[in-house]
Amino acid sequence: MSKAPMRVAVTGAAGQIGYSLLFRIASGEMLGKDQPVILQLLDLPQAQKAVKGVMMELEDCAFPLLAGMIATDDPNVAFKDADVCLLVGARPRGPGMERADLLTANGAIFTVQGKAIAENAKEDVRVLVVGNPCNTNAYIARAAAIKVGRTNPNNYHGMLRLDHNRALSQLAAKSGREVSSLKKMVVWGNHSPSMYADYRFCESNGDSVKALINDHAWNNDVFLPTVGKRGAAIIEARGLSSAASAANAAIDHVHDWVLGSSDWVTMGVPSDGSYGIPEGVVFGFPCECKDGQFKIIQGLEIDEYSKGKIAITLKELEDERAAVADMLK
Ligand SMILES: NC(=O)C1=CN([C@@H]2O[C@H](COP(=O)(O)OP(=O)(O)OC[C@H]3O[C@@H](n4cnc5c(N)ncnc54)[C@H](O)[C@@H]3O)[C@@H](O)[C@H]2O)C=CC1
Ligand SMILES: O=C([O-])CC(=O)C(=O)O
Repeated sequence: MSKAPMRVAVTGAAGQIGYSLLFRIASGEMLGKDQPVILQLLDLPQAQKAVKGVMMELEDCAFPLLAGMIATDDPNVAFKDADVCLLVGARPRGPGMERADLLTANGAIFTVQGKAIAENAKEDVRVLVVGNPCNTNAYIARAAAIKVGRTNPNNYHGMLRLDHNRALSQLAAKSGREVSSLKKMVVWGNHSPSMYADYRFCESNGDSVKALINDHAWNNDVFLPTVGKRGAAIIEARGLSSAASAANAAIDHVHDWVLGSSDWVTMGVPSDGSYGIPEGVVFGFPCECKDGQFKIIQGLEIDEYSKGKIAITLKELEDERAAVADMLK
């Protein structure tokens, strides 16, 4: 007998990430090739016509696993009974807009959406925030959801997987090893240039990747800036921000969370105090997933250099948290 469909809500469905994401969800790449899905698409009123166009294309693919879809501009409808919510839609930074303005504009969106999720979605809903600033947007949605109760506060994540995948590709190129051979990558912190991509624990076919590369200057002066500023480099080259790679990372995050990971994966999860990160801060940690649950890898040694890097990205997140504190009272 076929499985009951899972309901996947996607916000910003008419946007460029949405266009890369929805077809892959509907083809079974996110939740499994035997898992029917119902897509619940949220976008702004002015984008409803474009969402309808995307739905027409989804229909035209005749995906066997696509068991239904709806389009709406009402978060309460979009998140109704959702098993997974992908929060992609966000307010982009406009001309002359300061970072604080961006945080406030997004705070307004993510408080509404966090509340609507907590009131409408399944109690064990899994939420992944892609829309930037994604760690703090996830923090805001989680705070709004906690006020309602019902859903699991640990299940509000921010997306660090794109940074993780970017780091793996850079390391594969530098070490000459296949990307699939690289294990135990970690990206600590915020999805921003302050993130700390840390390959000290990385292995390839039993060899230490750090020992293979053995080049601190490359790590500090080339690798970290390349991974940290990759989003800006893509905007510069394409004239548009990363979309297919961001959609791919969202698929990877949710796939591994639901179906299990075969390696460490970086997830932006609410801190439980691990590694001295204050509780509740949505922070990139090394995680493992099994039986539908994620867990932060414990006991990794943090050397002085890494402590300094982690402190910088944490400080940025704490400043973002302070900037939105009034909105969450
Ligand atoms: N975490 C990550 O690694 C990455 C995050 N991003 C972020 O993802 C977000 C989306 O990127 P794109 O799809 O390229 O943008 P886009 O501008 O092409 O699409 C955004 C869509 O969201 C919709 N939207 C805006 N506010 C909304 C709201 N309150 N509710 C529902 N829908 C709303 C817009 O109407 C639009 O259709 C951006 O914030 C971008 O910075 C992009 C790449 C990587
Ligand atoms: O800056 C953006 O909107 C895109 C982004 O997050 C990335 O590519 O990492």
